[in-house]
Amino acid sequence: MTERNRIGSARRLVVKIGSALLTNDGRGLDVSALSGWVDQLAALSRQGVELVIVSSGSVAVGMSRLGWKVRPEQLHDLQAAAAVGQMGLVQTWEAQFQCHDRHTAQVLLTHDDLSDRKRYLNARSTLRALLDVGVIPIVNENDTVVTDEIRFGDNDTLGALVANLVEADGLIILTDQSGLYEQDPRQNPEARLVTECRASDSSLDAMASGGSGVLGRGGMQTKVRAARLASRSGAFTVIVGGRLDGVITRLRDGEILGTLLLPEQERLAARKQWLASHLKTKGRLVLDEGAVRVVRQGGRSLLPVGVSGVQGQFRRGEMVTCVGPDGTEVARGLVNYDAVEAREIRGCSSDRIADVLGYVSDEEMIHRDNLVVV
Ligand SMILES: Nc1ncnc2c1ncn2[C@@H]1O[C@H](COP(=O)(O)OP(=O)(O)O)[C@@H](O)[C@H]1O
Ligand SMILES: N[C@@H](CCC(=O)OP(=O)(O)O)C(=O)O
Repeated sequence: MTERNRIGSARRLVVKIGSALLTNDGRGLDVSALSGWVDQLAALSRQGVELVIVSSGSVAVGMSRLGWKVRPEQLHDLQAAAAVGQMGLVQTWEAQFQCHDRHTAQVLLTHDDLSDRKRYLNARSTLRALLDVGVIPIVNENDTVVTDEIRFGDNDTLGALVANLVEADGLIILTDQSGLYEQDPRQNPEARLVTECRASDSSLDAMASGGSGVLGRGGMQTKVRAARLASRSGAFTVIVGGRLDGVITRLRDGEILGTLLLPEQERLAARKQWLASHLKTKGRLVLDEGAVRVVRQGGRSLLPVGVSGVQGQFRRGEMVTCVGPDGTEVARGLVNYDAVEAREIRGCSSDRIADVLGYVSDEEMIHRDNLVVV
């Protein structure tokens, strides 16, 4: 598989769209551009690709609605503009996706939501629940409540954190340039486009050192940083020109557009490492000797039949510790059943789950992709 095929085979994508693009360089919300992206995104959604959109533009749209020509400096003015603009943004996303019979949901996040463990897990469960029912979340920073210190400062970072949160395969950043150039193309129109690179490559920092456009906040620096953050959960990042005709569809078809920034590690390994370090464990599953052997060998799922005890409280999707009969930790993983269900099906063969619970969510207690041997 060539690296570009990753884009076509991705099943879950976060798409981040910057202010300059969404507002046609500040002239007000560009409904026709937005409808062009929605046509392409709705087609992906029909193919079963799960999508989260991180949409900037609340401040820029608000400024244009209020007739403000210059970005205000005062925080409360910025927040007022954001409150006005966010209405226009979500109304437009909703109306455009409705033309394709797709539901959207507004999700506003702050830095606190992602650094506080409980809120992090809540945001994660909500986004997963929305994706499970085929809704397309439209995410932005909650600009009206954040203060200077806790602002993400830019939606590139937010896009990467959301990619981590939903464990996306990739992050697509649509911007006003065709991708990352070796130098800021506004300063050097001869600069060459970087088509592919490891996100960790330190030479990217010097290339991205130019500032941002008038409306954007991060420039390329925050996009490179976002690619590095996204790569921690194994996601690739594409930085690409949002004004290119049919850009998302063409990327999916394998056309070499924009800049592809790749994670260092294979997705599964990176994701497992990230899971182990980011999610606090909630409860414990006690495994019998046979299950301990199977799990230690690696590459196998944990089935309910190998679980002899369930300790503590946890919900489906949370991280639990797996211990052997003597209490030694063997592995950690995201459990497919909550604690009450797990108690009922422990020791059962998978074909009996339906008899015991009346339904089957999954055959495994923990799927091998979600199991990290320690
Ligand atoms: N090496 C580079 N390659 C491409 N663009 C760069 C580079 N360095 C700085 N830039 C600037 O970054 C801008 C895009 O960032 P930004 O204005 O924050 O956009 P967005 O609103 O899409 O986040 C470009 O318009 C460009 O002037
Ligand atoms: N939350 C802000 C984000 C601003 C921002 O990051 O803009 P950009 O650099 O264009 O993605 C807004 O919606 O205006």
